[in-house]
Amino acid sequence: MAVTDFIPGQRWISNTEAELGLGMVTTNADRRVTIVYPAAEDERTYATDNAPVSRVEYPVGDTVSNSAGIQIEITERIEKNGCFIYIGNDADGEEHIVPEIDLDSHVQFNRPQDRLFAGQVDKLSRYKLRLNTLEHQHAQQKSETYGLSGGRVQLLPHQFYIAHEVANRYAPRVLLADEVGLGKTIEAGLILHQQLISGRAKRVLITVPDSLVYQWLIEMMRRFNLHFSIMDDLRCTALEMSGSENPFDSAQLILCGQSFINNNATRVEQILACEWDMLIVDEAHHLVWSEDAPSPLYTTIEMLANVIPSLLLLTATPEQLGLESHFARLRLLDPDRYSSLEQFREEQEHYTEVNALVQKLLAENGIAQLSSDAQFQAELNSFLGEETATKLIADAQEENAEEAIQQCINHLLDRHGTGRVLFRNTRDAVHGFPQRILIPHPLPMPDELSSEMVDFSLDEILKPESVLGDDWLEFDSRVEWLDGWLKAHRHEKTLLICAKAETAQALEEHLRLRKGVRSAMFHEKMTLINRDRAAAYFADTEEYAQVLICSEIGSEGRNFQFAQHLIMFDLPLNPDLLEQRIGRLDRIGQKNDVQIHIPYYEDSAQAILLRWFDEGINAFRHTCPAGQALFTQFEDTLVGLLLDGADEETFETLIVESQQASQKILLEMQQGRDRLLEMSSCRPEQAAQLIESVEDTENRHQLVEYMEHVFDQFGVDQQTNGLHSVILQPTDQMIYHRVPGLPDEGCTATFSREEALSREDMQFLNWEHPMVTGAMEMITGSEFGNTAICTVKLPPLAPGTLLVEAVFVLYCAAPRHLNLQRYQPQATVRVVLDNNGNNLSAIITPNHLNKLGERVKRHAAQNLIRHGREQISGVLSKAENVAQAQQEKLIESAVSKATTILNEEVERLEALSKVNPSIRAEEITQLRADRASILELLGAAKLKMDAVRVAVVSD
Ligand SMILES: Nc1ncnc2c1ncn2[C@@H]1O[C@H](COP(=O)(O)OP(=O)(O)OP(=O)(O)O)[C@@H](O)[C@H]1O
Repeated sequence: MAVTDFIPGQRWISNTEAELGLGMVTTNADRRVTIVYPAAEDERTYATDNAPVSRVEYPVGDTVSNSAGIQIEITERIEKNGCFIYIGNDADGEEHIVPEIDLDSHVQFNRPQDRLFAGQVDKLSRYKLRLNTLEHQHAQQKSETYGLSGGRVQLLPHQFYIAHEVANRYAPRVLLADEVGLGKTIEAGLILHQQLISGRAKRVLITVPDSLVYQWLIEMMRRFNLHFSIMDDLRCTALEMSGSENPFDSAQLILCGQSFINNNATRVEQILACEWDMLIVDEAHHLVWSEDAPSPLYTTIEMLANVIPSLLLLTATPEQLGLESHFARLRLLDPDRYSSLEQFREEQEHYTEVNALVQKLLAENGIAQLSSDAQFQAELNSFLGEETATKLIADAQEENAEEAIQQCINHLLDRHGTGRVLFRNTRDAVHGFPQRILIPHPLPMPDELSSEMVDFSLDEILKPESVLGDDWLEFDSRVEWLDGWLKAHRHEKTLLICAKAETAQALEEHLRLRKGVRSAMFHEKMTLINRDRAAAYFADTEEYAQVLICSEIGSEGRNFQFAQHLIMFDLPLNPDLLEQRIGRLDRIGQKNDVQIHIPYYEDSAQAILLRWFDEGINAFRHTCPAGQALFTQFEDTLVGLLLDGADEETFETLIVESQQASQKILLEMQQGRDRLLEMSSCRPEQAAQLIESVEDTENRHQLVEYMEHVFDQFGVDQQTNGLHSVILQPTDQMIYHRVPGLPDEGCTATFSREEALSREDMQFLNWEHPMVTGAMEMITGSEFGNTAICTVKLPPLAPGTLLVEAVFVLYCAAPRHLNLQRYQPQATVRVVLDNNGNNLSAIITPNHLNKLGERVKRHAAQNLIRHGREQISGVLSKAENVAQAQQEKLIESAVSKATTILNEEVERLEALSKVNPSIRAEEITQLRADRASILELLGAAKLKMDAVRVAVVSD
C-alpha cells in the first residue's frame, strides 16, 4: 500500500479486528499511520506498507448513517482531497451532506457482501472451514442421538436406551432405578447433557448425600464436561457477604449435599426464588414418606419438585423403605398419576395379566395363536383397543408377522407397562458381570461376650464391639483375623465396611499405628474434603492405601470397583443395605470376581444373619430383588432368632420358608411388573440401533481432519502425541483471545473413545465437546471466513470470466430447544453464477473451487473488488433470486418433514394418554405448542446469504 494512500479523515476498517468498527486516519507520518476507532474508543498504529486495514467506500445507492444517527440513501459521492463526501436523502426525503469523517463509527460489516465490498477478504482456507462447519453442525444437530454422544462413557446399550427415551421428552420426570452399580449416574448425566446441549434445560440443581457430592462433581466434569458449583453454607455466606442477593443465582449448574438443604428454610426459600429447569436427586430412597409423617427431606424435595419442571430421581433400591415410600416418590414425579396408594397396589396386580399376554406373543407359536385364537384376540382388543388390535392382527397374518408381534409388544409396554416413569435394568438383563464369591470366616466368640449376649439390644448384638468396652480391639477375634488377613494380602486393595463411624475410626487407627498397614478411613465425622482425600488415596494406582475403612456412608453410591475384596466387619439387617455394600465393588468396570469376606463369631446372631442372607434369600452371590419384600415378611421371626439365639428347628424352618417365599416372589416379579419393567427399560434391538447411530455420527476421521483445520486457523499449536491424540497449546498468534474449552495451560486431547476411557488425563474430543461446539459457534456466529477471492483454471471457461459462489442458509430466529435443523433437508443452498448470470451451480462443484482455487494476494483482491464491485453486486442480486426460487421448496420440505415427525409424536402421546395415565397433560400441551411454533417458524424462515466466494478464471 502506498504511503500516500492514507489521508487524515478517511475511514478504514481493520481486517483482523472488525469489531473495532469504522476507523479514521488521524496521522500518517514516518511510514506509520495512526487510526482511531471511535466506537471502541481505541486506536492502532500500523506500518503503512502492511497495515491490515481496508478503505471503506460506499457506492451510490447504499444506505449510511451519520454520527447523529440520521440515515441517508446515497445519491451522489464526491471526492475531495482524498476524502469522500456523501450526499443523500433521509426517509422524509430531506437532503443531507455527510463528509465521511462524520459517518457513524458503530458499523459492523458482518454480511458477506458488505465485508466483501469493504475489502475484507478472508483466506480461502477459512472460507472452506466455514462451509465445512455448516455441514458438520447440521449433520450433528439433525442426528437422532444429538446430545448423547459427547460423554466420556462406554456405549452401553441399556444406558443409551433409557437416556434416549427420556432425554427427548419435554421436562422429563422419571425414576432411574437400575440395580446397584449399573450406571444411574451416567444415565442421569447423559440425559442432562442432552437437555443442556439442545437448549431444553439451562439451570440445573443436583442434590445428593453429602458423601457423594465430590464424586458427582468429578463425574459430571470428567465424563460430561459439565462444571457444577458446589453450594454449602460457607459458600453461600461468602457470596452473600460479597453482595450476592441470592447465592443460588450465582451459577447455572449447582450441586449440594442433602443435609445442607434438609430442614434449612432459608436456603430452600432461596432455591425456590430462582428459576430452575431440572432437579436431580440421588439415592432417592432417603426420601422417606408415610401418610402422617413424611420425612423433612421428602417435604423439602416435594416443595422443589412442585415448581421445577424436570425431575430425575435415582435409586437402586426403590422399595428399600417399603412400598409406601416408593409410591410417594412416584407421586413426586407425577402427583396426578399417583394419587392413590390403593389404586397403585391394584395396578401392581394387573401387570401379571399384561405380562402373560406379552409372554404369549413371545412364545414360539405366538404368530399362529395371534391369527387364530379368538380368546387371545379378544384379550388384545381389551388391552389395545379394537382399532389398534385389529390392525396388528391383520399385519401379523401378512409377511411381516414378526414385526407385527414386536409392535404388539411395544404397544402393550407403552400403554400398560410402567416404563414411562420408572426404569429398572437388572444385572441379569445387562450381562457381563463377574461372579460374587462369599467367603465366610467363622471365629471364636470373645469370652467377654458369650455369657452376656442375652441382655443386649439388637443393635448391640449386631455391632458387638459397642459393648466390649474401650479395649475391644484387643480381644475381638475379628480384629486379630483382620490383622492376619491384611498381612497375607498386602498387595490387594480391600474395602472394609462396618456400620459405625467409631468402629471405623478405631479400626483404622489400630491398623495404621499398631500394625503398619497403609490404611485410610471414610466416615461421616470427617469433613467432605478429608473423605474425598481418603477415597483418592485408596484409588491411587501407585501410592495407595491397602485398605479403606468405611462406615455405612461408604456403602452408598461410591465407586470402588478397582478393588476386588470387600470385608463386611458386621452385617446390616436390611438386605437392600447389604446389596448397596456389595454394589461398591460389583459395578460396571469391575474386572475380577468380587470376593466378599464375612468375619463373624460362631454361634452368634451374625452367624444366623449370615445364613439367612445366604441360604434363605441368596443375597450374597446374586442381587436379591425380592430382598425388601422377604425382609418384611420374615422380619419378626428373624429378629426373634437374633435376639434369643438360634432355636435350631425354628431357624431351619425360617430358612426353608424364606427359600420358598423367595422363589415365589421372584417368580411373581418375573411374571408381573418386573418383567415388564425389564422389557421396557431396554428394548435390545432399538438399543443396538442407537449405539450404531452414536457410532455413525462419531465419525472420528472427519472430526480429526476438521479440528486440525480449526486449530490451524485459530492459531492453536498442535503436536501429534500418539495415534489418536494431540497436545494443544494456546499461542500468542491466536485469532481469538480464548478458544472455548481450551485451558490457558493447554491440554492433551484424544479423539478415541477407548483411549479417553483409560486416559482420564486427556480431554475426549468429540463433536459435542465444548471445544468443538464452541469453535463451531464462533465460526458460524461471526463473519469468520464468509468472503473469499481466488483464481481458478477451468479450461472450458474463458479466462477473465468472473464466477460468484453464494452460499445461503435457511435462517429464522428461534429458541434453540426447538432445534429447527432437525427438519431441514440440507445445511446450505449453494448458487454459482458467472458474470453473465449463467447458473453453473450444478457444473461447478465446491470441489472444483476448493481444489483448483488459487490464492489471490490481498492487494490484488481489493483492487478486483474495487473495480468489479458493480458487476459482482449485480451477480449477487441474481444469485439471491436464484436462491429465493428454491426457498419455497426448501421450506415446504422442512415443514412437511416437521409435520410428519411431530404429528406422529403428538398422536403417539395422545393415544398413549388415553390408556396410560403416566402421560402428563403438560407434556402433550407442550408438544403441541412446540409443533405449532416449529411449523410457524419454519414457514417464516428466509434464506440468508452466509458466505461469498468470487473466483476469476485464469489461463
Ligand atoms: N457407560 C459407562 N462407561 C464407563 N463407565 C461407566 C459407565 N457406566 C457406569 N460406569 C462406571 O460404573 C460405575 C457405576 O456407575 P454409577 O455410579 O453411575 O452407578 P449407579 O447405578 O449410580 O450406582 P449406585 O447404585 O451405587 O448409586 C461408576 O464408576 C461409573 O463411572
